[in-house]
Amino acid sequence: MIITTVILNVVLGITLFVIYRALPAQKSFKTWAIACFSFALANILVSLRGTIDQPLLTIVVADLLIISVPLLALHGMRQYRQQIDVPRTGMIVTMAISAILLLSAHATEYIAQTVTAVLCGVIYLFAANYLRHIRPTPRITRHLLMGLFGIHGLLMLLMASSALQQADPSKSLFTFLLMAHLIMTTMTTLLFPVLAFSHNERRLLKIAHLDELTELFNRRAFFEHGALLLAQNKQLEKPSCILMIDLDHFKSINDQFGHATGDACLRHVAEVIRKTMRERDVAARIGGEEFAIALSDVDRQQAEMISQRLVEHIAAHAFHFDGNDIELTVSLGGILSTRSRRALSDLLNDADAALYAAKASGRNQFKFA
Ligand SMILES: Nc1nc2c(ncn2[C@@H]2O[C@H](COP(=O)(O)OP(=O)(O)OP(=O)(O)O)[C@@H](O)[C@H]2O)c(=O)[nH]1
Repeated sequence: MIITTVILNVVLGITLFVIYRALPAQKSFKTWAIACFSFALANILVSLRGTIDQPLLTIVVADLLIISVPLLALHGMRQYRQQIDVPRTGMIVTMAISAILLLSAHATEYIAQTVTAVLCGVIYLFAANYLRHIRPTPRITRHLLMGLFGIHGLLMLLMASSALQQADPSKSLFTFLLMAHLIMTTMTTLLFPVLAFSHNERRLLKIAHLDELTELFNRRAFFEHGALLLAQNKQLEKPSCILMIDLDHFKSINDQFGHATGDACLRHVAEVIRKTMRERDVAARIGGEEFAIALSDVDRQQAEMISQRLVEHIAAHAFHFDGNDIELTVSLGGILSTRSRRALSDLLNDADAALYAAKASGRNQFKFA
């Protein structure tokens, strides 16, 4: 069993390392690869317990390696979630405390085992809870990992209580739990490569549908999702509304404050739009400084109220960036789509004409066709 576990974990570690070489920005795969190698090495050291009399190596170092496995798994998940360099402080402090505990307990093997099992149990349960925050992960993978970490955590706590009663017949229970631990760790690491592919799939979806600067939909996605929303509302006999929003005198903002400030203004307007829309609405940046929103199930009065709120909110709050106060305003054009069968592109043309009228009337206002 131990030989199989060692071989499997070395193979998995190499696989994860290869994935990391292919996706170097994904440091989590390197961390998970190290976790696999740690687990393999820990197993080799544990198997030497009966052969060599080096408790510092076969108990303290081996158990520290075992504790490092869930810690590294957790650290990798944090790197995966945040996509930035994650501080290692928590991991280092936990390892230091574990080392102190194990150094004081290693003279009695079953106490060292209890300490290791309790620490691992707590870390696995913490990791199971942490997984709830990794939202974009495919749900099945996330739930499977949560289940594995949760069960693993409970198993380790059971193992701790079983280790404490080493003298009695529960030894067979301890062996069973040890086997379960080996299987669980290997199953968990088997799931990590799945995350690599789901991450890539997510990245491709993002590139295809989202505007990189604002993270709203891009033009293509707007036509796809907006048309769907119109069709659904038509079927349900609900009205929809198309809005077009354009920043006023944006060229002079770029000229006066620079392109980076211009980009920040676009992100700011996108954020205001995001806060204004409801879950079913579709918002996008469809051109350089042009945004479009498809509002679902609104009548003319509601659409005008939303438009007014948007225009007034942007004008009322000066935008601060890079030490400058930028007085930003937008113009907005809208068109209501009731039961007509007009295509989204037609509606967008009418909203554009209304936007042009708003610009011609002095900007910082909305007009409806
Ligand atoms: N910073 C930044 N500027 C952009 C982006 N896309 C387009 N622009 C700029 O947006 C400006 C649009 O200028 P115009 O079409 O003349 O319109 P305007 O100055 O906003 O004037 P009105 O629309 O008539 O109020 C141009 O200077 C473009 O370079 C972008 O992604 N980032």
